[in-house]
Amino acid sequence: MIVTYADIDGFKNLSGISFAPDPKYNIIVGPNAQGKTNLLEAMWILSGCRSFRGSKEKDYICLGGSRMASKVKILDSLREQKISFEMTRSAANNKTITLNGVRQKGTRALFDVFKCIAFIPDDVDIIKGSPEKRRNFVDMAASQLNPVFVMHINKNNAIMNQRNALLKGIIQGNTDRSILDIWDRQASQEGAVISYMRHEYIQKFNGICGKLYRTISGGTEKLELEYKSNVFRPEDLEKPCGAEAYELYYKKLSETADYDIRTGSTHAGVNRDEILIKINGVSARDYGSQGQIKSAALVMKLAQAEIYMQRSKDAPVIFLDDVMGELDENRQRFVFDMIKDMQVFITTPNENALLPEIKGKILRISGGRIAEEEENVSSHRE
Ligand SMILES: Nc1ncnc2c1ncn2[C@@H]1O[C@H](COP(=O)(O)OP(=O)(O)OP(=O)(O)O)[C@@H](O)[C@H]1O
Repeated sequence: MIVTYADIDGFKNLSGISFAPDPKYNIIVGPNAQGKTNLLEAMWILSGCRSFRGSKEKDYICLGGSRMASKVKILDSLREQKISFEMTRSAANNKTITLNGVRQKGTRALFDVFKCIAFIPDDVDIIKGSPEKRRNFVDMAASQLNPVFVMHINKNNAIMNQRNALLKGIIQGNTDRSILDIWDRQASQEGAVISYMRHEYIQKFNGICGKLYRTISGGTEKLELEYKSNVFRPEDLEKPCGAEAYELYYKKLSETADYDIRTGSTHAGVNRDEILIKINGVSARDYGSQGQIKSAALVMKLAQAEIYMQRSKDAPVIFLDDVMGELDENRQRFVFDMIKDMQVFITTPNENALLPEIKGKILRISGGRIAEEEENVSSHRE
């Protein structure tokens, strides 16, 4: 899959951006704070995913501006498709999303259309950060393969919000405790499905991460991922997901219900799961060196691309935000080997820090605009 055209205006500091990307490498160059990452982000939001750097939708519109528009044409093995995301500043931040000219209710339909994977410096937080960061990573990666997964995640989050509000109501004495049971029955079905889907994805993911990490570490180190369900034992997750699994989940929620009521929040279920990441048998989060953590995060992103490639005829589009210059030559070569058949957008303040064989389009960004566009040039020039 490739982006054949991008047209962005009013997204953060970007204005009048309009270009036909190179089908291979696109190097977005400029000093700090010119809008290089904004350019990746403006395209990324058309994938249906939330901003890769956590921006809120209301902040997409340029400060002092009244509207934003981001539009791309993408070409996959079947056809060319047009996606657009426009928003005007108003009380409701009016948003219009269209796919091939047809207005969409939300971003969900885009999930299945524009597939991209972003590498950003903060990816190390997948390893170093809270369990929520790891859960979000796995959930987003699994959703890109199977959009039904997002539905279960959203439904579970909605149920959990209701449940937590109810817990507060019970302790304040204005809600009947018996209502909790109705929500727990619903939570059990969604939670069990999510646990099984996480288990399945991580099993597959673990094999690929292990293989890639062995290569990146020169065969000396071992990376392993383990899904620690808050409800199920690994052997439970080998059985089919059905009535027995729902019952186990319900039992777990019931066990913590008294404590949940006292504290006003839910302490059991998928929102308490952990994904253990181990290097050479010990927790990478607790014992990993900076280099090991960086490599592990990189490998997890590359594994995501590989799984996607195995399931689909179309390779995802790759966004590398200021990460290549940070890698030593060996790691850069490893990454480029993996993504050599994909379209890549790379941001960097210094194109000379990239491998010399990277050849494609250079876009020089200054003050949110394309100051210069050069075709078919190597990133490395004297
Ligand atoms: N809503 C907004 N409206 C206008 N400008 C914004 C908005 N949000 C962010 N910016 C501006 O965007 C610029 C940052 O852009 P971006 O993060 O893309 O920089 P960059 O070129 O990737 O820089 P670096 O190399 O430092 O990562 C800053 O000047 C910031 O003030």
